[in-house]
Amino acid sequence: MPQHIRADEVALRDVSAGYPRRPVLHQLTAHIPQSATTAVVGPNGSGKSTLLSVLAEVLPLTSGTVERAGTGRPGLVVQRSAVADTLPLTVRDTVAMGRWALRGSWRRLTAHDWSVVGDSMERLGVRSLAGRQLGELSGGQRQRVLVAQGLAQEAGLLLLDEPTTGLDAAARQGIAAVLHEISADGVTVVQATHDVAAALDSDHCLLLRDGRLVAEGTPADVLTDEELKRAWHFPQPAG
Ligand SMILES: Nc1ncnc2c1ncn2[C@@H]1O[C@H](COP(=O)(O)OP(=O)(O)OP(=O)(O)O)[C@@H](O)[C@H]1O
Repeated sequence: MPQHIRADEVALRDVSAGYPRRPVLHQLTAHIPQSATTAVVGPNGSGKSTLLSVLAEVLPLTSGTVERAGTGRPGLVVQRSAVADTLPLTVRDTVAMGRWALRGSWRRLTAHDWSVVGDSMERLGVRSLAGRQLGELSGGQRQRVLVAQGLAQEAGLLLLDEPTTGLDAAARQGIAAVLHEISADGVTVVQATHDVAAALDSDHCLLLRDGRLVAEGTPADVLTDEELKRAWHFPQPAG
């Protein structure tokens, strides 16, 4: 690993990736800063979730390189729609699944694991919901539980797919505040989002279009009216 890559800083060079007979990312070169929040923005189908899968090391590259000095599996928090409402899981079980990712689901969780689960629920304000079924929560509560599950993984690189989509401003700000707190603690946070307000609140921003990087930098520099129009092919409100 090159010396200049810091722990959980990520450098993508000429990355191409996709699915069988469906190339999605094309020669993408980008930088994800360590201990900061990065928003990945772009229209539907531009490749945001595919990029998260590449960063999560669950989708192989067809060419290019991804360099990350950090060890341990990246943490991945998927969209809430991917979690079946019918599963008989409590909030505590759901957050504890973040520890199984580390221990293996056949191992008993230790007192330390349960303490991390409790802290993660506390941080997202869902500890009082610990015994409730996931399927009976509101959308905003469920999103917070899933972010708590990501936190419980104690990963140096935390990847979140649309963590604030569909949430009201207060819930969105609550999640944004936690993401900033954990990045200040040293976690590198990447979120794919359609939420321009959430993206503007990030430290760094990647704008994708048709699987290519069209802009990278501070959100204020990247999310200009001109870039948004270019990415979406038509005028887009930036508020
Ligand atoms: N498992 C898959 N198999 C085949 N093609 C896929 C798969 N997942 C996504 N795609 C395709 O890859 C392209 C990029 O999808 P991706 O989900 O990465 O985009 P996105 O920017 O996250 O979109 P959205 O904003 O709608 O969530 C799309 O054309 C999509 O149809």
